[in-house]
Amino acid sequence: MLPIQASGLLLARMYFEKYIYEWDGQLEKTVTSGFCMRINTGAPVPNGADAVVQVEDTELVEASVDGKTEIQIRILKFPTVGQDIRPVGSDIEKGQEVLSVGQRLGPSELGLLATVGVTTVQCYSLPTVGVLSTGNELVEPNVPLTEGKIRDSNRTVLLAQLKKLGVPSVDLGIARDSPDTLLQKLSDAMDMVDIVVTTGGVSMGDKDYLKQVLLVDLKAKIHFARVLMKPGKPTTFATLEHKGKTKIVFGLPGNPVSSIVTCHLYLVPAIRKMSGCPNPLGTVIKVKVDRDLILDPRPEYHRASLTWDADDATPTAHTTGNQISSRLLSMSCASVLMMLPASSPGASHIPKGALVDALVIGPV
Ligand SMILES: Nc1nc2c(c(=O)[nH]1)N[C@H]1C(S)=C(S)[C@@H](COP(=O)(O)OP(=O)(O)OC[C@H]3O[C@@H](n4cnc5c(N)ncnc54)[C@H](O)[C@@H]3O)O[C@H]1N2
Ligand code: MOO
Repeated sequence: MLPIQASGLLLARMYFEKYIYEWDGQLEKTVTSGFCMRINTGAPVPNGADAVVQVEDTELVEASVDGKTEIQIRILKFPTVGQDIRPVGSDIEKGQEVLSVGQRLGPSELGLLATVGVTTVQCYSLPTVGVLSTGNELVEPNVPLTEGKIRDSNRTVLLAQLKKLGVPSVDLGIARDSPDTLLQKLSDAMDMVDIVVTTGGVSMGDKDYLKQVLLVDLKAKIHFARVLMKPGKPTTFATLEHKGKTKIVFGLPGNPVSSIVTCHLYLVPAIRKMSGCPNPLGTVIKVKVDRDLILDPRPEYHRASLTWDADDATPTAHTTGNQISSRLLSMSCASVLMMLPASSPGASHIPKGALVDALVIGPV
C-alpha cells in the first residue's frame, strides 16, 4: 500500500502560467489555483494539487534577479486531473492479500513482505538431503583413473541439483559395496538429514546390498523397488523410523542418466511437497517431436531440447541422441523429458510432428 499520494515523475509544476511556491517539504502547504510547486518523483503531492506535470513539459517565464528562484512558468501540455499522481492504495489496496498460503518466498515476495512491514512469517522448514554414492568402482572426480575404476559423477549432479532447488544438502561420500559400510554410512546419515539419496547398488547384482540393509538392518519399509519406466527401473523408495522421526530413503539407480531422471521424477517433487509447494509435480507442456521415435516396451522419459518456429507457439523437441542410461551426454542441454508411452502391438512408434507431453527440467 502506498501510504502517501506520491508523484510518479521527476520535477513537476502545475497549470498553464503558474507562479511557483517554494517547496519546503511542508505537506500542509496548499497549492491554490494559479500556483504550482516543484516536487520530485515519489514526493508527497502537496495539498490542493490535482495533477503533476513533467518538468520537460514546462518552460520558465520569469525568474528572480539572481536567477536562483523560479517565479513563473508556462505549462506546454494541458494536464488532466490526477495525471501522474499515484493515489494512496493504488499499488496495494487496504486489506488486499499480498501473498497466499504455500507461496514460495522468492526475491519479489520478500520485497512485498518488506513493503507491508512484515519481518516474520511462518514457513515450512526445508528438508535436509544427504547424497551417497555406492560402488567399489567409484573414485572421486579429481583422482586419476586406474583399471576398473570410474569417476563418481552422480554425487556431483545430485548435489548441484539440490543446490539449484535451494535445499540444504550433506555430501555423504562414497560407500563401498559391503553391507557393513552401507549400514554405517546410512546410520550416520540418519542423524544428520531428513532424506537420504543413494545411487547404485539397487538392482539384481550380487553386490547390490542397499535393499537388504534397509529392510533387515534398518527395519525400513520399502514402498516400491522396481518401476516400469526407462530409465530408472530399479528405483527404490523406503521410509524408516529413526529416533522418533520418519526418514526417507530414495535408492536411485547407479547409471548416471537413470539417477538424474529419477531425481527429477521422484526426489524433486518430494522435496517440493515437503517444502509446502502446492504444485510439486512440475510443469508439463506439449511438444512436437522432430522425427519418428521408436517406442520402448517401458514408458520412456526421452531427453530433448526445444526450439520455437516464429509462427508456432508449440515448441519442437529435438532428441539429445542415444538414450542409453550410461550416456550422461544425453542429459546435457536437455530442457525437457518427453513422456513417451510404452509400445503396444498397435503402436510401435510416435510419428514425426506428433504432440507429446514433456516435463520441463531445465531452462527452455
Ligand atoms: N539382472 C538385472 N540386471 C539389471 C537390471 C535388472 O532389472 N535385472 N536393471 C538394469 C538397470 S535398468 C539399471 S538402471 C541398472 C542399475 O543398477 P544399480 O542401480 O544397481 O547400479 P550399479 O550396478 O551400481 O551401477 C550401474 C552403472 O552405473 C555406474 N555408476 C554407479 N554409480 C555411479 C556414480 N556415482 N557415478 C557414475 N557412474 C556410476 C556403475 O559403474 C555402472 O556402470 O541395473 C541394470 N541391471
Ligand atoms: O532403468 Mo535403467 O535406468 O534403464 O538403465
